[in-house]
Amino acid sequence: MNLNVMIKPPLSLTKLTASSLTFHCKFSKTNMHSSFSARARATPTVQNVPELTPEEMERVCEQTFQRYTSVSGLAKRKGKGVAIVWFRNDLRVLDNEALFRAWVSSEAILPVYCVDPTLFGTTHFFGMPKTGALRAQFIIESLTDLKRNLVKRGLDLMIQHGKPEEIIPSLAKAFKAHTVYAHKETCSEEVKVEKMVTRNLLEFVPPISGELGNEPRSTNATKLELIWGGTMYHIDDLPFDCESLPDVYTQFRKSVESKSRIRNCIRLPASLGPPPEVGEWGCVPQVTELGLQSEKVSKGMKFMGGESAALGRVHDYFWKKDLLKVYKVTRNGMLGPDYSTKFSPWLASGCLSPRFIYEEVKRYEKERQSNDSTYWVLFELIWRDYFRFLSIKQGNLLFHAGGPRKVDINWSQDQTMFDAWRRGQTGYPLIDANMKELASTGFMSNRGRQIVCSFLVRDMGIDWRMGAEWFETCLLDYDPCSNYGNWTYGAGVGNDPREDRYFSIPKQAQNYDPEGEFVAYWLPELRALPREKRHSPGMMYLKPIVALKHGYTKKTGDSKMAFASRRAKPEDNRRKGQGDRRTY
Ligand SMILES: Cc1cc2nc3c(=O)[nH]c(=O)nc-3n(C[C@H](O)[C@H](O)[C@H](O)COP(=O)(O)OP(=O)(O)OC[C@H]3O[C@@H](n4cnc5c(N)ncnc54)[C@H](O)[C@@H]3O)c2cc1C
Ligand SMILES: Nc1ncnc2c1ncn2[C@@H]1O[C@H](COP(=O)(O)OP(=O)(O)OP(=O)(O)O)[C@@H](O)[C@H]1O
Repeated sequence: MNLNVMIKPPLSLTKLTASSLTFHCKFSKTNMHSSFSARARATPTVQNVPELTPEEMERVCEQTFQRYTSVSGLAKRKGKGVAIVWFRNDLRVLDNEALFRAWVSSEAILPVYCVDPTLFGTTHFFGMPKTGALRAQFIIESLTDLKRNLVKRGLDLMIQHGKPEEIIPSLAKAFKAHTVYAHKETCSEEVKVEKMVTRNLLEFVPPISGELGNEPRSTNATKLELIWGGTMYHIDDLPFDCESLPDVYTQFRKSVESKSRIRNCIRLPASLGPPPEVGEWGCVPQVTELGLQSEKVSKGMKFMGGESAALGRVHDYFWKKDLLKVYKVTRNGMLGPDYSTKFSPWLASGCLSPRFIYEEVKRYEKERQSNDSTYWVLFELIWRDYFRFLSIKQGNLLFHAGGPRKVDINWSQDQTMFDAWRRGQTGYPLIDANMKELASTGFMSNRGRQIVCSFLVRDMGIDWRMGAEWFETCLLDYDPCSNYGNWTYGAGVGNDPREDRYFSIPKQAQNYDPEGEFVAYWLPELRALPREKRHSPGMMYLKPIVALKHGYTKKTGDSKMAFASRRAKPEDNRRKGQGDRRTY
């Protein structure tokens, strides 16, 4: 059933972008967790990610490309004619198999990116902006960088505005391309586009002179070759078909770790040219050309889009700051660039290959040290792979209210409550600070994402898809598989059959922001309070919008964290048939 007909997109949502939101809103458990960036604590200014000068970034990028340039003789170009590379979420040169296959099979490559208006429309159920201004800006920077890196290799990037299913076939016809190479996607919106491109390529077959009429037209058609390339483990190397993917992550992980191996990165020759003769390559668009208002990050992390920045961040985090060796103890932090890798925005747009990260981890283990932390980055990347493969198994159930398990929960779609969550005005500093960070920077820590997800679905009882769609709008690292996969887990409708993951705000605050530095950073009005009061500010802050479903657990033990004093009436969370509850 298509719920679109039942739920009208609320007007306020269709109009509200992250920028207007910022405007409207103006009114470790261990020591490692609290030892977040001293700079972030001291100055509410912008922190660039990566924190490298342009010269350093250029140098790192060149050195990395040199290491990954194929030695002569390894790869031979033996094709004829023109091949098109249709760039999608693979905005990189390094370890790009589509680019490599196009080079091998042709005399000239035409690299193309389509600025697809569908990506700047609205989300499926609740009509929120599908791509917010900050992610649009990140993509624009990524395209600028890709163009530059292709030019360095004797090519260029053609940028066309319109639907790929129209542009790609007409370019194939104009350039008489024999093949279009692109990376395979897995969710239905993207797969639909792949099917339309294939169909339209068939329709554009020029008539063959003397054709008898009974020859299959497809013999002459440009082929669309879809290549798998976004995961660490290649789909063809899995020890099972995606349809029989284990329902439990640990089983998946143990199985691939013991039975599959990770392929080497693809090495490309130094020069990929020449391109075919092109009259007009087209320009990288401005945010405003995409129907969005330009937004500037004025506080928190500012991520720079593009492959060069991605390689720069790997260098910065692994080699310059030497943080890989402590990743496992810092990864649950919330403030500043350095508690975790921050690779996700570049992974989601394909500026960074997970196989390259794997090879860098192995190099680090050889040259510096190998420990639980170095392994744990790979452990997390296997989660990412898992959600990608699960999206094939689950299909559109991933996006449905009942999720893959088809759980029947009568969710609320209360707009006022949802707006309070989205704007960071719930009265709970930990929620509000995280939501403000998301709207202002396009990023939120994994810890924060789990907490705000639990609060929305379990304390507010709101439809998890509203939260997932708001994340879809705002996140720089938005990826349908990881986003909807994690939300279905958080909402208790995912594969994870046994657990009802409730995140207790007092407990999370105490464990992950014990000094209240994170909340004071995003809610400066709390900084004047004593540290132990910042998570329970009382009258000087907004009144909590709902009572917590399971307020306070004995284990956290501090009566100063009591939230109950001014809270609203307990919310009927409308949940039926939950599994075991675990409080985090
Ligand atoms: C409700 C919710 C929504 C999320 N939506 C997205 C999303 O749209 N896109 C996205 O990339 N991640 C998503 N995540 C996963 C995770 O929060 C981010 O990948 C992580 O915070 C990115 O920061 P990092 O690169 O510093 O991660 P690190 O801790 O440094 O981890 C390294 C890499 O491992 C992968 N990874 C880590 N945790 C997860 C995870 N739980 N699921 C999948 N991959 C993971 C990411 O690629 C990440 O870059 C979501 C998590 C939750 C709870
Ligand atoms: N990449 C993506 N990002 C966000 N949502 C996606 C993506 N790919 C698919 N979806 C969502 O998948 C869902 C598909 O909805 P649904 O299962 O109702 O399918 P349909 O094609 O609309 O109709 P039906 O399958 O019932 O014929 C929609 O919510 C759609 O937006």
